[in-house]
Amino acid sequence: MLIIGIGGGTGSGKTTVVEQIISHFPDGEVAVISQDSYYKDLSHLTKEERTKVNFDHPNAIDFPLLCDHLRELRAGRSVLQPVYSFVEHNRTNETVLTSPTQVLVVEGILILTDAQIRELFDIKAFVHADSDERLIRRLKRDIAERGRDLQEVLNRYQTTLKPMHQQFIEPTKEFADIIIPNNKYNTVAVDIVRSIINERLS
Ligand SMILES: Nc1ncnc2c1ncn2[C@@H]1O[C@H](COP(=O)(O)OP(=O)(O)O)[C@@H](O)[C@H]1O
Ligand SMILES: Nc1ccn([C@@H]2O[C@H](COP(=O)(O)O)[C@@H](O)[C@H]2O)c(=O)n1
Repeated sequence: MLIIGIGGGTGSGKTTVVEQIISHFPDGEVAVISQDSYYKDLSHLTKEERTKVNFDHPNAIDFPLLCDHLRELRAGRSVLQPVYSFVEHNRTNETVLTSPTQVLVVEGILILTDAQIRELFDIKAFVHADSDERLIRRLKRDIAERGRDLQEVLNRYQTTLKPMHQQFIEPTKEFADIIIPNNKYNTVAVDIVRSIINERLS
């Protein structure tokens, strides 16, 4: 199994780039795991308390569970991946059966911050987009898809997203084997990553 870790700030286009990378692989040969599925279970907090949590700090992620699942998949065993709700700010009671595949892509803002997780990656990439572009994309997406309003996104951006990006996410660029520029759609960079994957698989 080849495991590819893809980091980068919120709105940089990680999910979009991953979809482009895997689009040419046959179904069943590739699986994607999002770090978002591994936000810690916050059932002990009220919904109001959960809205105040800093979701851009590494402590918000259940890295031991993610690490365990990646090791299980690498060993050829299936795992039950948690399912996350951005509306409830919490893990749901559902899980998704994820089976080992030839290629596994793991993406998330903080995915390159954890040394044990980094060691499991055969290839590490960082998707870069400028902060103004990321904020615009995040605003549009969170209002359209994650049940947020303008005020909430802007407030979260100023209080947590921006400082956490500078402190934890941007520095992980140094761990990347390849940086994918994504201020605009970049088919060349996506093709390069695809050929690296094909080369490693052959
Ligand atoms: N290169 C791009 N140019 C314009 N919009 C983009 C680009 N890449 C992604 N987007 C859009 O920006 C939003 C956030 O992208 P997404 O892939 O979800 O980012 P991330 O997973 O890094 O948070 C989505 O609505 C997506 O369609
Ligand atoms: N309940 C939550 C949990 C996380 N977030 C934000 O999601 C961002 C990470 O997801 P991307 O798809 O954008 O990479 C992160 O910046 C968190 O602030 C949230 O808004 N609510």
